[in-house]
Amino acid sequence: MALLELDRVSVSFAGLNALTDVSFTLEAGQIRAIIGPNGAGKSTLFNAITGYIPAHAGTVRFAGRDVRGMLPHRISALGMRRTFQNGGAFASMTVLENVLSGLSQQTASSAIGLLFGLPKARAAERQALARAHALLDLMGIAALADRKTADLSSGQQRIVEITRALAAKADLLLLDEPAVGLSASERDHLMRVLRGLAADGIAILLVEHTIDLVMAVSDCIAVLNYGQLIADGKPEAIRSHPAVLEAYLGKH
Ligand SMILES: Nc1ncnc2c1ncn2[C@@H]1O[C@H](COP(=O)(O)OP(=O)(O)OP(=O)(O)O)[C@@H](O)[C@H]1O
Repeated sequence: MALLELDRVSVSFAGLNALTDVSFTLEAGQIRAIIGPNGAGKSTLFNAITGYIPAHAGTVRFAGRDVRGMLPHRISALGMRRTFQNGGAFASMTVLENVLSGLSQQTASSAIGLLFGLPKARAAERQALARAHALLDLMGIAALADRKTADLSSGQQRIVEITRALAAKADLLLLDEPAVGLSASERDHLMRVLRGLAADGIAILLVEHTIDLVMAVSDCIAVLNYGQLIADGKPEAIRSHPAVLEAYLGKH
């Protein structure tokens, strides 16, 4: 069974069909990119999957559950995390604090215990710190732990945001344009990070305009145009797909 399964998902805004009958699957450990021209429906698709807007028709199944109509925080608690186009890391916090804030959903219940110095709460706090440091290591930003996030390059801030999204347990990560503003070396680092996460079994859905990155990192690519899936396949097939060349790549 696929981790994520979309079956004829449709979304309309006041009569405009932003998505029409979009279907695809994503397995654990797979990286799937969603590409398409501006206004093709990529953000709408992310929002429909994560519960930020309702899909008007079709089904969205995640980890065997129908999540259509569920609130975003409920879907997120099932292990689906996302980042946003305009970045979501807290600029005034340190990198470590950002990652801990991603964990806070899981540790909030222990806050009162912590206040009263209860041993269980202290143990939970130690665990949270250990997990945050392990994640910083995994993402290659351990040396930045105590730096203020606002002082980092935009590429480093993107990695911090992804790390924060991973802090609570994630089986599926949705990344909205993670390579925006990244230098070539930061992009290479991001690619290695994404492949590493996939190798650990995390599924990744990626909206990205940087075609080189998409081609290099994706197992499969879905192409949207005017809200419809016009192609879906491996990078090499997408690169030479006539409808894609006409609708998207041909414009570059
Ligand atoms: N809240 C909304 N109300 C009305 N129309 C919307 C809304 N959100 C998106 N749309 C429309 O739905 C269509 C798809 O937009 P969407 O933002 O999903 O495209 P996109 O592929 O993410 O574009 P971009 O690459 O520019 O981010 C567009 O025609 C857009 O104008």
